[in-house]
Amino acid sequence: MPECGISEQGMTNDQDSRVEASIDLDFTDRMSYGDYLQLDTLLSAQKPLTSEPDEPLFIVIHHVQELWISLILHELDFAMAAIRQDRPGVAFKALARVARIQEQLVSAWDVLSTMTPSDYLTFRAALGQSSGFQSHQYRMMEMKLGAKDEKMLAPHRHHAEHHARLQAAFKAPSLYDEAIALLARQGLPVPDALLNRDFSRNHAYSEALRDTWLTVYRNTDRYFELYELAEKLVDVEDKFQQWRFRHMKTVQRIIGFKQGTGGSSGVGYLKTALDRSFFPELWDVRTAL
Ligand code: HEM
Ligand SMILES: N[C@@H](CC(=O)c1ccccc1NC=O)C(=O)O
Repeated sequence: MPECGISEQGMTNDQDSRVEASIDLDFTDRMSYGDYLQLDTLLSAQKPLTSEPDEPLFIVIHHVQELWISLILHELDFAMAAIRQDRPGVAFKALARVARIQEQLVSAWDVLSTMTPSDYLTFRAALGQSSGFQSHQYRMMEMKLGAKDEKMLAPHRHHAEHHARLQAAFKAPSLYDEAIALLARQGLPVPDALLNRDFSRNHAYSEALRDTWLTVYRNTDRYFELYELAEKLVDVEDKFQQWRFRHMKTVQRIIGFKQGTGGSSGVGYLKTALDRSFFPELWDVRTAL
């Protein structure tokens, strides 16, 4: 007899049936699983435009990724606030969680790559000119990590609320800006130009900052929290680049070098993003050590 109480014939045994009988399974006047999770709303968002067999996969993969990204944004906000309050230890848990979520995002590409070029072409035309360019959550995530490109706000002009939120993040300090300010508050040398800068611009590589991180990495006992923070940032960027790489490769295997529905060159455009680093000094410090 298996331990779960289900007999080989699929029936519950007598003792377990008595336990089951004591559970009230009528949820008429109580909150249920589906009520709490708003499952009807969530699942009603799966609306394929064609009856092609692979369109549901395409929709679910995007929904799953958007859901995970929404949690990443929440965790990034929490981590940035903790760093601002001089509590890097509190930020570690959130950043470790971000990196674990990113692993889910990266492995989701394995599911999508079961879709062949011919499968995708059966419904690609139905997507019109829509594309990942218009993912406001993805763009928000990039901005919080420090990728500031004003042109990328344009696809969101049609939605005033998203546009306003993205514009605010565009002008605000990034996660890396918060970490740099923390270095300075902890008495380490940081050029003033990095602290009092126009945050709507990308962070520019600074040799002086690289040297400050070098001090942290050479004195890990003294600067343990800053060192831990730096390694968490490297984890997040590493996983982000893995996502970009898997996206680019999945796109190449599905549509080759066709132009994107969003108007870009497609794979060529996605490759350019692979050269952009959020935290360049943290990568360079490895060579300098
Ligand atoms: C068949 C699958 C996919 C194809 C062929 C594809 C193709 C492309 C292409 C060609 C672009 C460049 C923009 C354009 O001109 O359209 C792009 C951008 C983008 N895609 Fe996908 N994509 C796929 C799946 C996904 C999935 C599952 C996600 C997850 C949410 C996603 C998110 C994005 C994002 C966020 C961008 C903007 C990237 C940036 O600006 O750096 N894509 N995609
Ligand atoms: N850019 C893709 C279309 C695409 O992937 C897409 C279309 C609508 C909603 C989400 C999409 N995914 C990410 O780019 C293409 O060129 O085929």
